[in-house]
Amino acid sequence: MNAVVEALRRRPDHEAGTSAGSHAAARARLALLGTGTVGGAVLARLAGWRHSGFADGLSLVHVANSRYASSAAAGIDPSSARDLLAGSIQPAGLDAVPVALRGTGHRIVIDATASAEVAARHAEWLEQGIHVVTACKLARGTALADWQAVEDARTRGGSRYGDSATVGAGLPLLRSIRELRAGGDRIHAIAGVLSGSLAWLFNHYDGLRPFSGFVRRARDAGYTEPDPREDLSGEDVRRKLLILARAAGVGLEQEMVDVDSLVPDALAALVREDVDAALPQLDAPMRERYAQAYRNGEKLRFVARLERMDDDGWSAKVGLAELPPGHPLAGGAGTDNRVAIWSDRYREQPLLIQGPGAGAGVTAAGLLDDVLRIVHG
Ligand SMILES: NC(=O)C1=CN([C@@H]2O[C@H](COP(=O)(O)OP(=O)(O)OC[C@H]3O[C@@H](n4cnc5c(N)ncnc54)[C@H](OP(=O)(O)O)[C@@H]3O)[C@@H](O)[C@H]2O)C=CC1
Ligand SMILES: N[C@@H](CC=O)C(=O)O
Repeated sequence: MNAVVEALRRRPDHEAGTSAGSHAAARARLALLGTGTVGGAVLARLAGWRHSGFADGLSLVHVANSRYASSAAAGIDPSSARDLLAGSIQPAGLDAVPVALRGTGHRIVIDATASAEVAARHAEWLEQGIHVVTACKLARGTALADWQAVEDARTRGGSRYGDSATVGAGLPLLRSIRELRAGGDRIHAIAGVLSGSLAWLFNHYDGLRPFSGFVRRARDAGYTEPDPREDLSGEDVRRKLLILARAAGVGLEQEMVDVDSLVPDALAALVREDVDAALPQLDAPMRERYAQAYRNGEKLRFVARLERMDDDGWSAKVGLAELPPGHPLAGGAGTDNRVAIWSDRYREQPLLIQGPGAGAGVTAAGLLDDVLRIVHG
């Protein structure tokens, strides 16, 4: 058996214990990477905590977007961090992150980017004892070797990896799966709507107005990835399913997930700047798909499924499904994710978890929940 798969079977992929107690009294220093939809909401939440006591013991010492950075050992006021960046002449550079975090006490990077370059640094930081809290799925939801690198690095570094915001935007999904496994349960299957933007799209699309207009609205509301093709192609859902599968002890490679994309080849081939103007390419195929489902009294839902097969292998699929209105995955509203988990314990009736699965506020809250879990053990 592959060593990674064997390791996955033996233990949950996320530390459950407390972090080093010697850091309890020192201030925890935070570096925030990304000040867009999610990062901006992290700053707003931190600023809102000023008189609440939640921010006691936390100090934001570094903030960066893709262009500029700003560091201050004495701390940065979250409410003026974006203005500070706008006036900064310090170029963004990831080597500056551990330098800015230097000192005693917890050091925590919050990754609110969609950047592969940043994700590629997670293992390095973890190995240095720097905790990483992330909304970005690229380190844990792509190649199994990268997932393994994160696991090995956090073990070697004695550091923690906060990934609650990567699936379900902070909903207690990964936590529930890990707690079931920690109690000796075995996961048999997971099925659900894992994309907040696609949930919103199929909760609103009426087959009359152009689908592309709804995509623009979902993007402007901050539900989609910076490039909405990541959502529409099913790639973002593939990553989430891989993260869930690995938390469930199933060492799937990316290629083992069968993904049915909604993006026509011509749209997939465009450079990002040209995508907006070409979104109407989605309209005719989606109108047809909707009309067919409507005629059959069905609802369109973008569903991910992971299932143990009779031979103990796993089947993993992601794509648009036509569901009868009473189907357990057809419910919900807005950006709701709705996920069913079958296990030894939940054999007949699955455990169901539902709630908003995208949006700046819930995602920022999920990130900062992870920060507080690290700081308070
Ligand atoms: N939106 C949502 O509802 C949810 C999002 N997520 C995840 O959150 C992440 C961020 O999404 P979102 O906020 O919507 O994206 P945005 O495009 O709004 O923001 C991304 C930010 O990352 C910055 N950035 C890019 N590269 C770097 C870099 N190398 N160093 C520092 N900063 C960098 C960008 O800088 P610049 O401003 O210069 O472009 C920008 O500020 C994604 O991984 C997404 O999957 C997870 C759950 C829900
Ligand atoms: N684009 C994602 C945001 C959260 O991960 C989604 O639509 O679910």
